[in-house]
Amino acid sequence: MDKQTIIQVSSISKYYGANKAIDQVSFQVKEGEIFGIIGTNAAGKTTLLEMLMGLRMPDIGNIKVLGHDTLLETDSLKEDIGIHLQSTSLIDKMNVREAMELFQAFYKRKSDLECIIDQFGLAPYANKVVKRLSGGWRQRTALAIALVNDPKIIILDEPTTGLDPQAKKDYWALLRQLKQQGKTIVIASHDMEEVQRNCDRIGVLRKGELVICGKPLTLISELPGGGMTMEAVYMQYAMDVKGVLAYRD
Ligand SMILES: Nc1ncnc2c1ncn2[C@@H]1O[C@H](COP(=O)(O)OP(=O)(O)OP(=O)(O)O)[C@@H](O)[C@H]1O
Repeated sequence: MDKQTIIQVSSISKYYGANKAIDQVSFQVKEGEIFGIIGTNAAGKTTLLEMLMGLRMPDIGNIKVLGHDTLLETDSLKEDIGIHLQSTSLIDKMNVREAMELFQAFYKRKSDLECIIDQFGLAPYANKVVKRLSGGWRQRTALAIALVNDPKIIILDEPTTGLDPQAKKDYWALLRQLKQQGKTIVIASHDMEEVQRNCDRIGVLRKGELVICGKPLTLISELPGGGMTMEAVYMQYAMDVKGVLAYRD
């Protein structure tokens, strides 16, 4: 594992009974990258992210996050990772500041909550009940909660699904700011345009296999038969057609 590698995934597989949800996946994420994961429904994105977070364990293979083996060192892993809840129902009845304080209580390392509230433009909403906020502000609150332990890595599972175009743009602007502050971000998304524009590298999952991985423009320019967009990359590799097994670093 070289110095820049912050996440090292080595030949992991995960079964749910007889269903192989993740099939011998290997890749690395470098410090400060935004790494995107795309794939159809049921391709295994959530399962993979949950394993990166230490919430599920691979049946085969191993994952190292900041040098810690997720199987053996779950506690130190939790301190370094910011988790974005897919549903905010747990915090719906609290106000924004209360929800941030509640989650912060679980961690040893603590961020300055007022700084996050300021950076995220949440000040006017800090005393409002999360349930009453628009979808965009609820997702912003979920992202703010992911930062309460000043994590090095933030793992996000389709956070912009269902947001309107402006809210999506604003959300990605925040992610770019976090990248500039040195955070590493791993994000699953169904929006090809946003991953093409914002991710440093992208991995494509198909039926649990990592079919290809590389920089968006490299993946596009190396498409067999040509293509101009991430959409075409998705059609080539994520769909259930015969693809090419390849890894572009
Ligand atoms: N807790 C679980 N128990 C049993 N099977 C599961 C469980 N979670 C996921 N699966 C199965 O594992 C496979 C991968 O699911 P997963 O949710 O990881 O995919 P996904 O790419 O995140 O899908 P989506 O885009 O719909 O969220 C699917 O076949 C799914 O039915």
